Amino acid sequence: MTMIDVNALHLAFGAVKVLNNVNLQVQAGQSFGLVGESGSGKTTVLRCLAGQYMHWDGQLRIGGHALGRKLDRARCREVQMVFQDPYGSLHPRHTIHTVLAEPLRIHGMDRERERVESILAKVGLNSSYRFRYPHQLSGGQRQRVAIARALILEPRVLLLDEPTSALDVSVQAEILNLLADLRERDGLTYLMVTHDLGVVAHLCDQVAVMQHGSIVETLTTEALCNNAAQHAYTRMLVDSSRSYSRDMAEA
Ligand SMILES: Nc1ncnc2c1ncn2[C@@H]1O[C@H](COP(=O)(O)OP(=O)(O)OP(=O)(O)O)[C@@H](O)[C@H]1O
Repeated sequence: MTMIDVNALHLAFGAVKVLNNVNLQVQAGQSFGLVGESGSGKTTVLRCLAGQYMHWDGQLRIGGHALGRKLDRARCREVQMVFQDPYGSLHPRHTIHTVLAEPLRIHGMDRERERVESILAKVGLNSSYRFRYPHQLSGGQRQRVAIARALILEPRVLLLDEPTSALDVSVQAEILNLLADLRERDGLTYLMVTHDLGVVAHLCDQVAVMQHGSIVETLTTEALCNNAAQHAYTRMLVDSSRSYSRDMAEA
């Protein structure tokens, strides 16, 4: 079953075309990576799906339902986004309990304390974290809270915008493993923006490569890792990532 269907998506800001005929399909339970140079439009695709822009053209579907341009409650229950910077995305004067309970209140969901404790456990934090503030957490713990907040309404789809790039290298793998476990346990579908082909290799089944607002190539992660990319730009990305890893190993 196709869970995310982006069909002929176009978006411009004034005269500047940011997305030009973007097409991608993600099957239920799959993890799909979006890579490409800075400014190529990756985050903008996620923002259209998350309901943050209203002036796009094309068709967007989640779980077979066509998305309107306005964000409604039904979409929040179906799709949530996790941002790159967990500190910026958590209110500094709200406790973790308040952060996690807010969506439940908005959506009139019961058993607040039980749901908050259970989602914290799911992301590997014990219930004492409910009473802490974001500045009392490490970067990795903050990102766990951001993931918990995205999951508390039990969506089927997570849109992940560089979910580990603001984190210390030592905790990046922890968060990637957590995301992999959550997907497997709950059958979640991921669409993930990253600039890191290592992250793609670790977490994604398929990957689309964007350049100048369009997808230039879609391929399986296996093909990417086996050097089977066709498009010159994809090959360049793979080569530069390999030489970067080599330089790091030699340094
Ligand atoms: N609200 C906006 N108004 C005008 N231009 C915008 C707006 N949001 C994004 N853009 C432009 O759209 C283009 C695509 O941005 P986007 O953030 O999607 O790129 P990206 O591929 O995610 O890049 P990065 O990897 O650096 O995050 C950029 O040129 C950006 O300047």
